[in-house]
Formats: sequence, C-alpha cells, structure tokens
Amino acid sequence: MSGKLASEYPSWKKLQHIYDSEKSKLILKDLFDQDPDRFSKFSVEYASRSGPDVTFLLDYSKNLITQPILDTLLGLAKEAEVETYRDKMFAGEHINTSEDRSVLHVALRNFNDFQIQEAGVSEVSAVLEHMKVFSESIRSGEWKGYTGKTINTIVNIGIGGSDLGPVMVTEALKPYSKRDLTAHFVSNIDGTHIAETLRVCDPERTLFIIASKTFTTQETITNAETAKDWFLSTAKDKAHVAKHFVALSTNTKAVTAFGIDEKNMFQFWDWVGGRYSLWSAIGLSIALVIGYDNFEQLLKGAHGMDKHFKETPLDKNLPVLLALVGIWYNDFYGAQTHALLPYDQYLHKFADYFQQGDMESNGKTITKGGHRVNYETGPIIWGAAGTNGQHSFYQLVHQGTKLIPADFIAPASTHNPITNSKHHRILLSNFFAQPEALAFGKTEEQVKKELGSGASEALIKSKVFEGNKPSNSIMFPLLTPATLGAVIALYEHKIFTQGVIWGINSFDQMGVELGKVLAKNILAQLEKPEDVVGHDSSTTGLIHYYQKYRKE
Ligand SMILES: O=P(O)(O)OC[C@H]1O[C@H](O)[C@H](O)[C@@H](O)[C@@H]1O
Repeated sequence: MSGKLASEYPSWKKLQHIYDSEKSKLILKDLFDQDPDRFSKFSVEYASRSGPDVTFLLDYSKNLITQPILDTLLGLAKEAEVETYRDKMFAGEHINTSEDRSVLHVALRNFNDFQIQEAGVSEVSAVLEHMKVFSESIRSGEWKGYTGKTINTIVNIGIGGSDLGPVMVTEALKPYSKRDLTAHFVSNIDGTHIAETLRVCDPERTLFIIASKTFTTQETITNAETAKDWFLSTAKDKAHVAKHFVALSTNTKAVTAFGIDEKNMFQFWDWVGGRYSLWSAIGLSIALVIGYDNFEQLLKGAHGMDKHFKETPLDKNLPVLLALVGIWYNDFYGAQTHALLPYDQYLHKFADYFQQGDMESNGKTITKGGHRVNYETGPIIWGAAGTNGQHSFYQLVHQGTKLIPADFIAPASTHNPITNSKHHRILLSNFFAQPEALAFGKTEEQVKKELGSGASEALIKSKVFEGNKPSNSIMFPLLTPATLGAVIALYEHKIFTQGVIWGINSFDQMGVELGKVLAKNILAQLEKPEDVVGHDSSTTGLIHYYQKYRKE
C-alpha cells in the first residue's frame, strides 16, 4: 500500500530466483516424506484472545513451500511494511488515498477495545443499540404493521456489499434463525427479482429494508420505489410507509427524500467500505434473522481475529500466512484463480461473498503511487460448497492444465447430525480426501497395478493424477456466529495484506464506474433507433435488435 512496486523489493527478486531454480524440487510428496513434522510446522491452531471462545485449525502444510521460502515471503511482508500499514488502518489513518478516507470496519466490532479516533466511531454503539431495540421489537411481535399484524417477512433491498454479506451470513447461520421470519434479498435490477419476491409477500406483514451506503445506487433505488408503489397500492396512505420501510445508509438527505422517517434510518459512515459493511447497520437483516445477541457474537468473533491480526508476529499471523502463500502462487506460479471450497452447505454463498470482497478490493492495475504493476494482483475467486463441486468442476482441478490453489473449509460437527451423523462423516471423508488426492495424486505404477496387464497406454495415462496441487485446510468445531465472524475477518485481513504487498489501494472501486455511465447514456437512447448514436457497430447492432423485438 506504500504505492511501491512489489517487484522492487529484494525479497520479491529472491523469491523469483528460488522459483526459477527450485521449482522442480518442490514436490509435496517428497516434502512430506523428508519431514515427518511437516504438519506441525506448517499448521496453526487459532484461539481467540478476547470475546467468545473461537478456535480453528489452519493447515497450510500442503503448500509448495519450504521454511526458507516462507521466510522469504515473510521478508517480503516486512519490506512492504505490512505491519506499518496495518497499524495505520487501526489508527484511522486515511489509507484509502484515492477517496481520502480511513478504513475502519474494524471499529464496527471493536466494543471499545482499541483506541480509534475518527468522526463517527463514538456513534457505533448507539447504532448497535438501535439495531438491538428494533430487531427485538420485530422478532417479539411488538412492532406491528399498519393493520396491527406482526411482521413475518423481511425484504432486504440492496446490491453488492449491501446484499452479499447479509445473504451469505443469514444463510451460514440459518441454524440460529427465527424460522417463522422469512427473509428475502432483492438485488438485481431485473424486474423478475422483485416481482417474484413480491408475489409471496403480504403487504400487511412485510418489512422492507432499503440497504444502500450511498442511497443513489440505481438498482436499489428502482427496486425500493417499486416496492413502495406495490405496498401503497394496498396500504394507500403514505403514513403507513413508516411501519414497513427502514433504511440503512450514510445518506440521511436521500433517505428522507425517499419518504423514510429519519428515526427509521440506521446510520453508518463513509469509512465503512461497501464490501466490508455487514458489520454495520447493513447487518440489520442478519440481526433480525438470527437475533441481536447472535449478531453481536458474530462481531465479537471478528474482533478476536482483528486482535490476532494486530498483535501477532507475522510468522504466526494467520491472515498474513494465507496472504503470503497466495502471493507465491499468484505471482510466481502464475495461478490465475483461487478456489474457496467450504464443505458446509450453510456456507454455500461464501465464495460469492468473497468474489466481491477480494476481487473488488484487489482487482487493480495501478499502484497507489500511480504506476502500472508489472506483476499479477488479485486472483479470480470462485468456488462452491462441497461435495457438489466434486461432481462438476473438480475434474479440471485434478487433471486439467491449470494450477488452482484452493482453501478447503469444514466444521468438525454439524448442526444437522441426522442419521447418527452418517451424512457428516461422508461429507468430511470427502473434505479430507480431496486435498490428499490433489497433493499426492496417483502414479502410473499405481494405475498399472490396479488395471493389470492388457490395459492400453492411453487408458493408463488418463487415470494418472499428477498431484502436487496445493491447498489450505481450515477446520473448526462448529459453525457458530463467533466462528463465522473470525473466519470472515481472517479473509478480510488476508486481502488487506496482499493489497499492501502489491502496493494497491484495496479500498476504492473505480472499476465499477465506467459501465454505469455508459448504461445511463444508453438508457436515454433506447426509445428510437435514430437516437442510437456514438457507439461501435456491435453495440449499435445489439440495441437495434432489441428495438426490433421488444414488446412493451
Ligand atoms: O450500498 P450502495 O451505496 O448501494 O452500493 C452498493 C455497491 O455499489 C457498487 O457496486 C460498489 O462497487 C459496491 O462496493 C457497493 O457495495
């Protein structure tokens, strides 16, 4: 984040040299054979030092690293001043330089532990109290809709960071949810999304949560207006809006202009980035679904990880270790992607969430100093819940031509121990087997032995697994709110660390602007073919095709 080019650091050059000269010797099978203590050397058990007890195991031994490589990666983190920039973040310095803002999602889950000076930080506890009182009144049935009925459905209308965090967390923590309160999340501008949602809502019993940091996002405001029109078509009187619409935003003026009472607005601040906002008022839908106390556990679990990140030496610092092994593949092995593979159905939105978290943060080409990088920055993040992925894309991960580092994530115990945990044991046997298969593969000799004589050379070759595919494994006792908080914060700080090393600003998102501007211009041209001007022939042709076939 210093804005320097990472490739200029001495450790970067050393890593390149190590990669060029030692790559052929970095064979997982040999590394494990040579060192019976490899697992204990390259794994850490995290235990929270504050707040609720959270523990998990990070096993990074199945990576293509040796101690000297890790030491050099740690040297890189030192040279890039990861510790200095981490401390600047916690101190509230304006490390988001292009927008001249501090980056303080850590202040949202701080509970007066670290001293953080920034306007708004002292208001965090009052907003949490507002969320607590409000969520409890909805959940208890004390809050009534305009006809005196209780609320049984919430619809969060938001997009990007104002959608993905609440969706991922409410799915992940479903075992803690109030089952008679149904939550919907509407994000897409495609009218289908809101239309299909409203179809199953009762205007007398539905609460709309309009979640938008800026309260100017076209998708969210359009969907919110449609929801308000739908509501008023039954409720008639605008005064009833106050019972059915609340806003989560930094923009009081736009919220009140929309017709939402300021007392039904939950505030946050410009130092909360959209993709880091689930800890803020944007988490109201989470508090409603799982209850405020569980929401607070989520925050406290994350704070425990903040403390770990802030106070632990780099060589034992989990987010830093994840960041460094990621850089090793991204920048030296040329891996283009990174897979997040939770073996937990409740985490089925985890990869979707971190697509924004990681790719919007580190998908940058220009350093903070304004230079074009001459190395790769943020990886493509993707993934799916196990074991579904095994029956679709794992073929390529095992035998394709690409190197795909992956994180396997699983709970030791399940919230649904049905059939004497038979399902869970099968699930976990896959969670253990896949990284093993990826790392150690299957040799030609083994295949020949299995097939016996007479098997063709082609068949034998097709059944060989080269192995040597790296992965991390993360395992925790049970997916609780506090554990989830800690794991999300783990990845947030990993992303931060990589951004610092690459010298980029992980906290702006200029890359999402251009498309928005062009769409606005095109929207004004859609009426008549003769209005379609100023485009290339492809774009013009596509718009003309639409104009020919549209039915409105
Ligand atoms: O919360 P809002 O202001 O409506 O913004 C919603 C989203 O808008 C844009 O797409 C930004 O790139 C995201 O970071 C943000 O989360």
